[in-house]
Amino acid sequence: MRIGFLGPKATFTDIAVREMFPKEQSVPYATIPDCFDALMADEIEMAVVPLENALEGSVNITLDYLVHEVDLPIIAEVTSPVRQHFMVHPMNKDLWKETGIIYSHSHAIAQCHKFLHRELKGIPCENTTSTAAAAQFIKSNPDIRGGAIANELAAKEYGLAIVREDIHDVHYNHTRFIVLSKKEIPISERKNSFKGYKTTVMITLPSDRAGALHQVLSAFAWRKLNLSKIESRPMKTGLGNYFFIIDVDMKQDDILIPGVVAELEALDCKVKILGSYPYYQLGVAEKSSLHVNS
Ligand SMILES: O=C(O)C(=O)C[C@]1(C(=O)O)C=C[C@@H](O)C=C1
Repeated sequence: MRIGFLGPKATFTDIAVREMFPKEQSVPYATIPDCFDALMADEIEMAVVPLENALEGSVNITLDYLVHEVDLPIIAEVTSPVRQHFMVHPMNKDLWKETGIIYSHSHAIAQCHKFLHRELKGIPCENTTSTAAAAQFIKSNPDIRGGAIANELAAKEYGLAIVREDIHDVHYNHTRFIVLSKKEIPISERKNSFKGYKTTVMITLPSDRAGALHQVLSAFAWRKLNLSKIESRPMKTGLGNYFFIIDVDMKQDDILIPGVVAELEALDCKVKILGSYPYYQLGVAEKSSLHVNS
């Protein structure tokens, strides 16, 4: 089976794929939309993309694609620890404090704000499509005296020197990745990291009705359904129009979730189930278990 992921090699998404699906063929794509497109075009059978970081919040491009651009169900979720390191070309190792520009994914830069403020104050940061893309760029451009924020696997893959380890602001740094597929593929690997089931529901409220959100939440509350996430995003149809993404802590059943959907539809809400899927928590930091594939 071919699994597309946000590449290049050695992104955090790649690490999640290697740990979850060690025997499958993985295919890197340069951007998150490229992963969605490849899945739609049947170039791959599954796609793995980041959805949310514990420090930085949602990856909006993933949410927006899921809701506005494609009709692809979530078939699993994987949460993985995230350790960020600062790395430079080995030629510039001793001069790293003179770094003139820092590259990384916007989420990674934001996760390391305190380190950057303390140790590389005022140095400009430039966003790349992923952390590994930043490492790859530094590898091919030693002359610009740049640095990258990325993981240990990326330092090995692209031959960079880590000059500061664990530069993320808060120790508990994890990212949630989602697995998408057109087919119902049973996820059999990593049984010991299985944590339970979730159902993700997208809800659009009827416009301008007082108490509508309260009514939506009540439909879950009186059925004693636990919600692990609620988030609003713009509908892109005009200022003030939002939809909600709600994660319910249970597998889709024949009674409770259909009951919620029917109740919300009766209240003139639009409801779409984005997936009902198992979720996994990978606990092993990249340091201990991963090696670089060439
Ligand atoms: O750039 C990567 O390595 C990714 O896999 C993307 C991503 C993200 O989108 O949040 C994933 C985990 C980290 O939080 C930083 C970046």
